[in-house]
Amino acid sequence: MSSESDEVSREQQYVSMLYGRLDGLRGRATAELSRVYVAGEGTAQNRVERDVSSRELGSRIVQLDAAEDGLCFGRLDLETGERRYIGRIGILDEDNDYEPLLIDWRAPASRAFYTATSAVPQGVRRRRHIHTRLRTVTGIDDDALSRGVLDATSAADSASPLVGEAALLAALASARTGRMRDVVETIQTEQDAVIRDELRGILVVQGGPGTGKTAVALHRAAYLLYTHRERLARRGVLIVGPNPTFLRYISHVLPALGETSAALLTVGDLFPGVSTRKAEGPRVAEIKGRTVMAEIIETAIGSLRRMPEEGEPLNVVVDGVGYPLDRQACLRAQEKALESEEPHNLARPVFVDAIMDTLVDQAAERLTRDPFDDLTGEVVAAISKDLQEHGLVLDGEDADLNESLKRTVDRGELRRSLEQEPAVQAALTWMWPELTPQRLLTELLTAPYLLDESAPGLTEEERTALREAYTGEWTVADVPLLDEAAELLGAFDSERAARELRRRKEIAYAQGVLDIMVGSRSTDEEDSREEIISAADIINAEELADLQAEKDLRTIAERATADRTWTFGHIIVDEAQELSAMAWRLLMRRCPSRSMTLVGDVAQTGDAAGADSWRGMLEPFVGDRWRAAELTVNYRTPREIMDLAAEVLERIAPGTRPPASVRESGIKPRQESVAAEELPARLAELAREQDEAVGEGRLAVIVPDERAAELAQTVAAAVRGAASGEEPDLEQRTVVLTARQSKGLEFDSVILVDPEAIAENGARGLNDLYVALTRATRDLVVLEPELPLCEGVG
Ligand SMILES: Nc1ncnc2c1ncn2[C@@H]1O[C@H](COP(=O)(O)OP(=O)(O)OP(=O)(O)O)[C@@H](O)[C@H]1O
Repeated sequence: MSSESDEVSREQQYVSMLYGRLDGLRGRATAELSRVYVAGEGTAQNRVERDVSSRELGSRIVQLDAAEDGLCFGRLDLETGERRYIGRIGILDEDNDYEPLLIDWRAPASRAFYTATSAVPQGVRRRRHIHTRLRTVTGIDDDALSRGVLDATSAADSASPLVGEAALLAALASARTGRMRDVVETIQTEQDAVIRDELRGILVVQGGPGTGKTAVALHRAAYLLYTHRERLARRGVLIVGPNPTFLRYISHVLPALGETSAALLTVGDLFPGVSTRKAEGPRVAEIKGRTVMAEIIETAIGSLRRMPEEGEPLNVVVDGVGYPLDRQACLRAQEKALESEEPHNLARPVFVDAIMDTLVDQAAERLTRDPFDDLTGEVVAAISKDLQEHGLVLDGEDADLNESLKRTVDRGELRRSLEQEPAVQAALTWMWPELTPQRLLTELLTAPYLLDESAPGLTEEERTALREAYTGEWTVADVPLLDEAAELLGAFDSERAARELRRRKEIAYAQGVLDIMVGSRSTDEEDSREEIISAADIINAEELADLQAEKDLRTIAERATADRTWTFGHIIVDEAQELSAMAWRLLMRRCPSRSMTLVGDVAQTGDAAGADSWRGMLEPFVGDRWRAAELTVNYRTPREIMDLAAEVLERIAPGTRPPASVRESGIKPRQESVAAEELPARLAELAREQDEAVGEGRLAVIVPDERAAELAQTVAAAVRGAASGEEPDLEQRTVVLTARQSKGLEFDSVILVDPEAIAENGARGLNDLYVALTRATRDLVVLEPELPLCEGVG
């Protein structure tokens, strides 16, 4: 039986060999990259190829660099005698028939590392966690999964549901840093199932606080990018988070896993040109989040298309000549445009064509009749001059203007000259204005007549609230409305309009191709089994269209944020319960393939427009075509704190079971109540004490919204460098946050101030309190102005 130190030094040899290989791979990729850079410019094609290669090599180098820390972290010994080393990337032995030296954690061959148990060992004798610091092996933890393993340094407890318990508990006990870390070394079985779930369709992951939803969502992104790289690299993966602070908190996880092609955005970032962080007040956010807003916007667009009244034609006067446009002619033009089924701005040319036809008819009719019958000499001269300028009249001594006109009326020229007339333009704009989403929404939210006319479904009081909230600065709640408007309006400028039309045509064509493929599928009894995969199952119309599209060398994130019509290969939404119905409409448009992972907890919903149930949220988009998974173990919050939070959960959703805490901290939450006027002074003392006590870790002071500014000052005066404000720096040792800001984050230690004030703030106050109570990984102090929050907390 070998001692642990012998084992450690054996592993050190292997790990050192792997680092040698990593250095070799990195050296080769870097040399290749320099070679590509120094290669001559060559043809345009060469340049494109060079850019593509340098991009690919660049991301390869990023991947290799990311693997440096914790390159190899596990080993599986199989019953067959095979030994597999598991790590952040795969490394093959080029000198030995490409035998795997290290297996990527995402590869199927690694799966047992996360799922084998002594009850179901899956052919694994032993699972070993290898701990390293820099390139040095510092220790090992073994799980013996079959009785035959006698030299295990620890045996897996068959009753424990945890995989690699020692390594997991060590990871959970380490101090927080203000940045989320990857958990690739200690993924648990229920988490692994979610991470490796299939790409297709909508997967909803419900889990209480600290169950690893965010961690799982990010590892799933890395897994999907690895497993479906070809498919997802083209369209990219979008990760949506609740606010920029949260996105900064999680932003290091994917790069640490070597993945850089996911875009991390908030809903406020999803409308190009209007990147906003401004939050809307809860009342108006709730109204703006309702689905009915889509109908309101559509009605408003219709209201902005005006028609002359019956019997009161619109008289378009050009050079003193009136061309009447009556209601019937305008209605016919409108119908024609609407029949095109294009969005408003793209249908406008159809309307313009129809109206111009009417005007040209009238003008031609005037010219070919006897244009001089009812015109004064002055007007004749003006027309004659105009037409000559446009080359419409033959020159010649004896040119008879009347005859010339009849012979030379060129409808195209006539149209061009009429179309340039300001009066014609004004009439067209009045009847069918070109609209930008911003202009439309501004009119809707400011012109009382338009909102009253378009939103009869809202109460007078709701309409007033919408108007009063308008400040000229867009809010996050406006972004889905702008996007909805953009969808109904279509592109505004002609170049983008052409691009949008081209893209629609490409997709329509590709859809046609797919339809033909599906249509030509065999209908034999034997072949109609469900598991037969058709082309349409593998690729959707958009992806097929992509294959034709020219290469664009910007990164996916850049392209996606610059182009509203960009659609993603997969969308992951964290804190998905917070999104309004209108925000879901936006996201569904960004993902026509409906390949999505939504993680959240309906008991933590804080946004007034957020969801109470997953079913209610998804029904309008996919009916019941979604699947659910649940995470049940709380890795963050120690049992002592969770017992306290469970009382609040009971008030939110009676009968709901909180997730089971994986550990106890041995520290009971402390509760202090002080006279209201003494609260700031006591908070200052407590913050100072806890800031010192937290050492290398992080402390959060969570306060009610209405006292955020005041108490941030109190804490800042007591603790040097304490962060606060809209986007606080989470890497500072102490940070002051509102309950809403603390969503998704975690800290070693938390001071929670005035929980009842948080609970009473708005319809979702209790949910906010539940969030605040579950942020600490170690200890919690509750400071309240008067009565204790809960009896019996010592
Ligand atoms: N398998 C794991 N191994 C190590 N740490 C883990 C694991 N799963 C989760 N954790 C840790 O538990 C903590 C909570 O995880 P995470 O933030 O993903 O939970 P969550 O469900 O999103 O929480 P909440 O809904 O409360 O924001 C994090 O520190 C995370 O790193």
